[in-house]
Amino acid sequence: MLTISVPATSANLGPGFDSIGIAVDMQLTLQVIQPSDHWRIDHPFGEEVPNDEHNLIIKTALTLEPKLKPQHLQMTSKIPLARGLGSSSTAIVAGLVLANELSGRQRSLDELLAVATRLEGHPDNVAPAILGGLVVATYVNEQVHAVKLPLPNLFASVYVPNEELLTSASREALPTSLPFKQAIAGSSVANTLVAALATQDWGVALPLLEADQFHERYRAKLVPALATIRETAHQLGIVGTYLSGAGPTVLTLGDYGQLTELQQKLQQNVALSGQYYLLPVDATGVKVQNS
Ligand SMILES: Nc1ncnc2c1ncn2[C@@H]1O[C@H](COP(=O)(O)OP(=O)(O)O)[C@@H](O)[C@H]1O
Ligand SMILES: N[C@@H](CCOP(=O)(O)O)C(=O)O
Repeated sequence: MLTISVPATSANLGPGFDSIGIAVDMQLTLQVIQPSDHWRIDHPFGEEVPNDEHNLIIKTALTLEPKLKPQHLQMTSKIPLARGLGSSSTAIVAGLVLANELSGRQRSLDELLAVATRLEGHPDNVAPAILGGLVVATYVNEQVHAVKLPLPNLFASVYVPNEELLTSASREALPTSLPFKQAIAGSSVANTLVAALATQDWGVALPLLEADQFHERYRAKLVPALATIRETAHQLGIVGTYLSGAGPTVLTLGDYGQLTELQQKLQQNVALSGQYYLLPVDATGVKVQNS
C-alpha cells in the first residue's frame, strides 16, 4: 500500500513574509486503498472538504497527471484547516507526490517544489513541507530557489484558536505598498534573522522573530491572541512569538521547559480557549512508503 505523509508548516517566522517556513511534527497521512471506477477520498473534515475529484489533493494530482486512473484514498490529518499551519500546502504536496508515485514518473523534489509553489503562490509553506526543517525560499519571475538551514534544536509552542481564518481573507488586510523606509527596515530585520538562523545564534534570532515590518501589524486586529501571548511570554522572560502563516495560530519557538511553563500560564487565560500543542521540528518533510 502506498502511504504519503506531509508535515504541517509554520510560515513567515515574523519578518520572513512569504519566504521563511518551518516544518513541525503534525502530519497529514494519505493512503491509496485501491483503484476504483471514480475518485473518492475518505477524510475526517466533514462536508467542508469535498470527497470526490473536487478535493484539493485529487485536483492537484490531476493537474500534474491528468490521465491518472481513479483511486479510493484515505486521508487522516491532525492539521487544522485555515488556521495558519499550512493545511492547503500539505494537501497540494500530498497531491503532487501521489501523482508522481501513481504515474511512475520520477520527478525530483525540486521539480515538485516548483509546481507546488506555482499552485500555492508562495514557497514558505510548500518548501518546508517537501524538504523538512527550516527553509528559506524565494519565488520571483516564476523561479524558485530554496535553501534548507541547519535544523534548529527548538520546540514550537502552538496555540490554535477555535475560529478559522482563511489565508485569502488574512492577505486582504495587507497594504498594497509600503513606505520605502519601512521596506528597508523590514528587509534589514529579515536579512539579519536569516543570518542568525543560519548560524543558530538564538540570542539574535528569537527577538528578531518579533520585529516584523511587513504583515503582523496589519493582521494584529484579526488575531488579538498574538499580543496577549507575546506579553505573557515576555512576563516569563521568553521571546520568540510570531503569527504562524496568515494566522490565527500563534507560535512561540524556544526551549521545551520554558514553553511548557508558557502553556501552563496561557491555559489559565479564559480568552485563549483554543488548542495547544508542543511540537518538535519535523526534520524530514514529505515521506513516501510502499508496503
Ligand atoms: N487535507 C485537505 N484536503 C482538502 N482540502 C484541504 C485540505 N487542507 C486544506 N484544504 C483546503 O484549504 C483551505 C485552507 O487553506 P488556507 O486558507 O490556505 O489555510 P491554511 O493556513 O490551513 O493553509 C481549506 O478550507 C480547504 O479548502
Ligand atoms: N506567507 C503566507 C503564509 C500563509 O500560510 P498559511 O499557513 O496561513 O496558509 C501569508 O502570510 O499569507
